[in-house]
Amino acid sequence: MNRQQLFEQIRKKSSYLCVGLDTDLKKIPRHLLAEKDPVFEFNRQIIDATHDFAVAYKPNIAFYEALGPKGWESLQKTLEYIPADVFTIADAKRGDIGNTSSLYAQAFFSQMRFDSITVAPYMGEDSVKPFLEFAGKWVILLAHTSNAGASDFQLIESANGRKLYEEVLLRSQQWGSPDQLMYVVGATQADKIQGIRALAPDHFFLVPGIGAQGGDLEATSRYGMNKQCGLLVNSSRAILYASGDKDFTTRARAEAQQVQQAMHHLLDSILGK
Ligand SMILES: O=C(O)c1cc(=O)[nH]c(=O)n1[C@@H]1O[C@H](COP(=O)(O)O)[C@@H](O)[C@H]1O
Repeated sequence: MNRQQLFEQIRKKSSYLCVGLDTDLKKIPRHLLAEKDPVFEFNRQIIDATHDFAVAYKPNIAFYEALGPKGWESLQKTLEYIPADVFTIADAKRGDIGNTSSLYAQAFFSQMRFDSITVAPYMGEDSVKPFLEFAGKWVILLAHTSNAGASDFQLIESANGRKLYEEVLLRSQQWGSPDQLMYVVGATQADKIQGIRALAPDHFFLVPGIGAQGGDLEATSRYGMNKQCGLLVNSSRAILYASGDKDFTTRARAEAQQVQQAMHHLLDSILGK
């Protein structure tokens, strides 16, 4: 899916919601454990319940890897089940020396056919570029993350006065265009998003951290949106585990709809109808 098509989906659904598929066997409703593939069954029902309101799904690979070969199978089935007009993100946070990154890219883009993958920038250009060589695919580079530890390294200032995450944003724009490169910016970093948008005016940002991490959707949207929206805001636990019982799809749908309605108002008020 290209940038224009993504924006068209956002306009069509009046939503820039990404539902994070962080599917945890310890948290899904007990009755699903009797299924042959409880992880896929949970994801299938969550996708059915939320796809009207979501423009992206983001399976966090750790939740699948942790289950061994069965987990990879559930992931593949989930990916195949996601409707074709919804953007898919492999949240794998990969990155290694060039030849290894090429194989990670092959795994997620050729074998599994995700639209995009999250990548850590800290091994530099040659670790990121192999992911950018796949036509029509996207790299989502960690810029300023949502967690408390984000300040350990990302805020360190170099001699030129730029913080490390600012350096990542500026340098990496020489590696790939806004048609293939997005950035992760935590919703808990709403105070910095205006400055981040000034450094990367045209790129899409993947914004995790609303819901369970308490990030601010309104501020993130007001200061982070560009004229193509430019935001995919993720919520995982708040939607997936709105209920741990038989009504989990109804509750997940209601939660996703509530976020979508807030997004609808924000899109209208910031971008106009
Ligand atoms: O790359 C990510 O998606 C990510 C980056 C970041 O800075 N913070 C962050 O929480 N995430 C992911 O976003 C999801 C957030 O989940 P919830 O807090 O349950 O909504 C998890 O899958 C995290 O791994």
